Amino acid sequence: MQMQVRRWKDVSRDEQQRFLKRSELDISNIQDSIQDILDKVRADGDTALRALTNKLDKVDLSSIPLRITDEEFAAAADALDPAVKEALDHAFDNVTRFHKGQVPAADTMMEIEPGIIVGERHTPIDSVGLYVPHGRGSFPSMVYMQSIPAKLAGVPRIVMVTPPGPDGRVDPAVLYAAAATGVDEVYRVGGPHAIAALAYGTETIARVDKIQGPGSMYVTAAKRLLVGTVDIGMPAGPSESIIIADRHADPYTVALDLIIEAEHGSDSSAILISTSEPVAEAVADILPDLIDEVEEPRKGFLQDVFGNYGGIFLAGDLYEAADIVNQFAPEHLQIRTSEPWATMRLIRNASEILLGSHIPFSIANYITGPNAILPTGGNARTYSALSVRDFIKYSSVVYLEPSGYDRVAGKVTTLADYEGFQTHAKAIRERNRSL
Ligand SMILES: NC(=O)c1ccc[n+]([C@@H]2O[C@H](COP(=O)([O-])OP(=O)(O)OC[C@H]3O[C@@H](n4cnc5c(N)ncnc54)[C@H](O)[C@@H]3O)[C@@H](O)[C@H]2O)c1
Ligand SMILES: N[C@H](CO)Cc1c[nH]c[nH+]1
Ligand SMILES: [Zn+2]
Repeated sequence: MQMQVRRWKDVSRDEQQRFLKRSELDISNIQDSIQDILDKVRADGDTALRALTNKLDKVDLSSIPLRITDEEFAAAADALDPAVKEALDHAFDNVTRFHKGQVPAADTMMEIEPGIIVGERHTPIDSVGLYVPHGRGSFPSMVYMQSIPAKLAGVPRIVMVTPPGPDGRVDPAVLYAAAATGVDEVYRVGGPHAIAALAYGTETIARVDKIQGPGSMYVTAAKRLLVGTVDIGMPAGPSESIIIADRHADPYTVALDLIIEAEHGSDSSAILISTSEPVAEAVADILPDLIDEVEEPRKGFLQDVFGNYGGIFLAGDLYEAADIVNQFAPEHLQIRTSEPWATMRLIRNASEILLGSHIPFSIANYITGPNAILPTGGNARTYSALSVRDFIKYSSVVYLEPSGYDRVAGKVTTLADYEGFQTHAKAIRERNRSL
């Protein structure tokens, strides 16, 4: 396949919009079929989960329990390659240490004026459902990226759902990660039907208060349709990446990194923005051979991405490059310029910013500590990487001494009278009479 290098400013407005929207465009086309799936699970519970798993995952669960048993957890730990266990344990360690820094200190309280004590009390969400994808990849990393912050937040009930493999089993590394990091319940069901089960509850799966986790466009569409029924958490859809490269960047490693996130699926996007024509052209020359070396089905995904939501663009300078990034608000951003820390100051919208030439997206995906579950589809404009904060909520707390009451009571009757709220004012006037 031939790669084209184009100046971003020469790309038509319509085409720019297509790149900026990426696979968000596809999600809107599947809403009706996903609503149908949600309705079936709501009406028929476990029976619908089994039928839909049969239809969409081609797995017969008629004689297999939906919940993973203790024996399966034990067998998974025994079966797992020690090198994989060691790599996972290394990742758990960094991810735990990074996320410990996000655990709020003791509740904050202050005397905002004499006799008035105010503050915030934080409490964990009672129950959360973690979605761990399994379709175009197996994702033990997506277990610990969710379970570690949930556990650190103190969530009492952590539920996980994930699609079963063809024999009905769940990937052993996924089960090892779940057991090691404190997941309480694991169910072998995935896709939009699993999201519906977490939202509505079934005979086997009790509903949860909040759903987290990344997923395909089917999972993303299901979550969106359930707004109002359950908290759907941070929007983490199909993976996407941008690399900014100047004339100092090494084209070979830029090309290697550019295809990393594209191998997740045809709905991913991968974009290079370079201020150097020679670097951009060299990457364009290298890419076709690199793509050719990849095995199917991922080769097909890469070809689709670079024919669809991926590309190589030239920017006049780093300001224009940063402007394109800020409009796109990518999930992953890598900065390959001579002064990456300075270039970073131009960036406002990116879920994750990787600096320099030694941090391919894959390293941050697994092991450095910060969370790899990240807002996609332009949501980096307002959302942040998954964190302990996503599993906590805050209650405001107020305590008044009599002296504090006396300081503000009159002001409040004035404001309540002005707004026309009679009982608001009466509670104070009557209290004053009886005190
Ligand atoms: N944003 C992030 O932080 C992040 C992190 C990791 C992965 N991801 C993304 O998550 C996604 C994972 O996707 P995946 O496919 O591997 O796993 P998935 O589990 O999200 O989706 C596969 C499931 O979808 C269901 N499904 C398949 N075809 C369907 C159809 N036609 N209608 C309804 N349901 C259907 C099936 O149940 C299947 O098990 C990728 O796009 C990846 O890029 C994002
Ligand atoms: N790139 C994904 C987030 O978009 C995370 C991941 C896990 N495994 C491989 N990649
Ligand atoms: Zn990845």
